[in-house]
Amino acid sequence: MPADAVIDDLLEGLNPPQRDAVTHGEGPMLILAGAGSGKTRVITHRIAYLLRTGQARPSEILAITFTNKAAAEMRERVELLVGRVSRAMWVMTFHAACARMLRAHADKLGFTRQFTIYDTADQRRLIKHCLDNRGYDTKRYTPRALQSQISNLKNQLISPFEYGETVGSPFEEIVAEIYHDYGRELLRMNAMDFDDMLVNSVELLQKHQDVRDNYARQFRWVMVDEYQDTNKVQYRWLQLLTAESRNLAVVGDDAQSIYSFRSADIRNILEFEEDYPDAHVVKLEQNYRSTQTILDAANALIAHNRGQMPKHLWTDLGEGDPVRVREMADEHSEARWVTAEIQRLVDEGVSKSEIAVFYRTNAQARVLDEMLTRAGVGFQVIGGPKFYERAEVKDAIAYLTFLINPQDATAFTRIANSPRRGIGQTSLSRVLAYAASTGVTVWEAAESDETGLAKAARNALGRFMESMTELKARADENPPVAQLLDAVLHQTGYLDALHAERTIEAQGRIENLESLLTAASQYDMNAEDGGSLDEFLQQTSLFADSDNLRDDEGLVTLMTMHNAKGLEFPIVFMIGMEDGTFPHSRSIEESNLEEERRLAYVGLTRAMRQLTLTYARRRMGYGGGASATIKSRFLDELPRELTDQPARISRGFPGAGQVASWSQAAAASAEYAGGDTNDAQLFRVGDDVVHAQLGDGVVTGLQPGGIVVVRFAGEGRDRSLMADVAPIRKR
Ligand SMILES: Nc1ncnc2c1ncn2[C@@H]1O[C@H](COP(=O)(O)OP(=O)(O)OP(=O)(O)O)[C@@H](O)[C@H]1O
Ligand SMILES: [Mg+2]
Repeated sequence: MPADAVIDDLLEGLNPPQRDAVTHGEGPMLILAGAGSGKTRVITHRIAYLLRTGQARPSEILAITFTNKAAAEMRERVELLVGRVSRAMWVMTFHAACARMLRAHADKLGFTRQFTIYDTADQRRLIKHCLDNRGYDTKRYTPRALQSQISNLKNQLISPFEYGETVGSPFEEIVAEIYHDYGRELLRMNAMDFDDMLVNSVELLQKHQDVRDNYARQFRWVMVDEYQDTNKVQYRWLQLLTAESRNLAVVGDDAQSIYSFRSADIRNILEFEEDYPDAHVVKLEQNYRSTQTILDAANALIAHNRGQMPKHLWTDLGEGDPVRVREMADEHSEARWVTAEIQRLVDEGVSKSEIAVFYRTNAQARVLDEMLTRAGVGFQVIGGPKFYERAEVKDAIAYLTFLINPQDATAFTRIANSPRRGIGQTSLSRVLAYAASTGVTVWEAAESDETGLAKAARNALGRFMESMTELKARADENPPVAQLLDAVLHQTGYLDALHAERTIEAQGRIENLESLLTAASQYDMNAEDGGSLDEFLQQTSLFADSDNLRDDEGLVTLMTMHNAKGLEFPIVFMIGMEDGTFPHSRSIEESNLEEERRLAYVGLTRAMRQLTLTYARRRMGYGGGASATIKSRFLDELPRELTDQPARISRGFPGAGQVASWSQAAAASAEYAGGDTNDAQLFRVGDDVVHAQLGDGVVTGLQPGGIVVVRFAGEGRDRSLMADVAPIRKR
C-alpha cells in the first residue's frame, strides 16, 4: 500500500475494530454493533479508503443509506476525504438506486423511461378508482386499507397471482382483485408506486440476465447501512447484485430494528452469517456519542427484550447527568414545560439545533408546535405537512410530469382544470374513457375531437392543450428546469389565478411555488451535465421529509422516533411516555412490545449529553375528552439510580395496577373521566368505525358476548374488540 498522508488521516480517527472493518478487502462482511459505535462512520471511511488505495473506482461503489439526507451527508464526507471523483458513486437510498436503474431500463418492463412515481395519495386515488370500477363500496373497503395490504404484499415479493392462489376470506379475495387491477392500471398510466421501485427492479434483474450481469459487474463494492431494517424485496435485490462478487458489507444493530410494520425482517441481519458462512464479522463496542448514564439506561431498557444479541457498549465520555423524568398534569403543561426548558437552555447558550424533541406519533407534535410558536422559539417539524404534498406544489409537478409523460391520467386530471378553465368532471371522465377505449394516450385523447365534449368544454380544453403543446416544445429542448417551470406557471395562468385571489393563503401558495423554483434552480446548478426534467421529477418524488432537516439555521427539531434513526443530538426530550401512547396501544394489544422497546432504545441512544423523559397524567383522547393515563412501563424499566426520580408511586388513576391490555385501561379511564362508553351503539357488519388509537376500520363480523370484529385500515388482519368498552364509534 502506498504511503499516503490521506490514508493515514483516514485511519487515524478509528479504533482497532473500526480500522479492521474499514481496511477489510474482498468478501462479505457483517458489522454488528450497538448505537453510536461508529457504524455509519465506518461505511464512510471504508468508501474513502477503497477509493484512496485504488482498490475501487468511484463508479464501482454502491452504498445504501436509509434516507436521502444520510446519503447526502455520506457523499459530502467522502468528497471531503477524496475530492470530486466521489460524484460517480451511487450513494443513495434503495428507492433512489432502483429508480435510477428503472429509468435506464423501464422499457424492458413495458414502461417508458419517463414513468411517473406515485406517492401514497396518488396510490390511494388510483386504488379508489379500481374499487369504483368493480362497484365496491369504498367506505367499507377503504382505499387506505387496500393500499396498505398491497404494499405489504409487494414488500414480501408476493405477486397478485401468487396471492390470488392463497386467499381465504372474502376480504382477501377483494384485495387480490384490486391488487391485480391496480397493477394493470399503473402499467397503463406508465406509473410506479414507491414499492414498485424495488419490486420492479428485482423483476428487471431477475428476468434480464444481461442487465443483472452489467450491474453486478459494475457494483463491485456494495455497502448497506441500517441493514436490520431491510425487508424481503430489498434483501433479494442485494442478493441479485452481489451473488457473484460477494463484496457485500452490511452494518446494523438488531436492537434498532423498528420497521417490521413495513415488512422489515430482522432475520436478514441475524442470518447473515448463515447466508455467508465465511463472512468477516466485526463487533464495535465503544460508543462515541453518549454519556455512560444514557448508555446504561438504554442498555437496561433493551435488556428486557428476549433474544437480543449480547453487546457491551461502553463510552469514555464520562458519567454525565442523570436521566430526567418529569410528570405533567396534561399535554398542555407538558408542552409548556418543554418550551420553557428549551428557552432556558437557549439562554444558557445552547444552540437550538442541538435540541430535539421526539414523540411516538406525529399528532403529538401539534400542541408543542403551538406552544413553541407562541413562545417564538424557532423549530422545524420533520414529517409535518410535507412541502411536496401541498396542493400547489403537486399541481406544478403534475404540469411538468404531463409534459414528459402523456399517458399520465392522474397528472392530467389534476391540472386540466387547475386553475379553473371550465373543464368539468364529466368532460375529464370522457377524455379518460376515450383514451382507455381507443388505447391512445391521455394527451392525444385531450386533443381529439371525438370525445363528445360539449362545445364550451371542447374549446376550453383546446386552449389548454395548445399552451401545453407550446410548453412541450420548450421542454423537448431540455432547458434548465427552473426556466421551464417558470414558463409553466406563467403560461398556464396558474400564477395569475393565485395573484387574482388576493388572499393571504394564495400569497402563501405563491411563496411555496417560489421555493419550488429555487429548488429547481439549485437542481440546475448542481446537475453535472445539464440535468434533465425527468431526473428532477424523480428527485422530488423520492424526497422524503426527513430530508428537509436543516441543522445550520438554529432550529429545534421535532420528530417521531422513527424519523430520528441514525441521527444524534446533544439534548433530547422524549414526550408522551405513557402506556397507550408509548408503548403504543396497538403494540400492547398485539404484544409486539419488543419492537416498541427497540424504538425506545433508538430514541434514548440519540442523546449525547442530556436526556429528559416526560409523561402526562391526563391526555386528550381522539374523540375529545381527557382520560387519565398510566406512566409508560418503559420508565419503570429504567434503573432508578440512573434517573433523577426518587422511587415514587404516581399512577395515573386511583387503584390502577399494571393493566393487561389497553382496552381495560381505556375502559377504566373512561369511567374515571366520566367518558362515553359504547353501550348505546349497535354495530352491523359493514359499518365504518373509528377507533381512538387505531383509526379507521370496518366491521367485518359480530360474535357472541358483544364482540365486534374490525379490520383497521392500517393493518392487514381482523381484530376482536369488546363492543361496549373499546373506544370505537360509528362514523
Ligand atoms: N473512532 C471515533 N473517534 C471519534 N468519534 C467517533 C469515532 N467513531 C464514531 N465517532 C462519532 O460517534 C458518533 C456516532 O457515530 P455513528 O453515527 O457512525 O454511529 P452509528 O453506529 O452509525 O450509530 P447509530 O446506531 O445510531 O446509527 C458520530 O458523531 C461519530 O462521528
Ligand atoms: Mg448509523
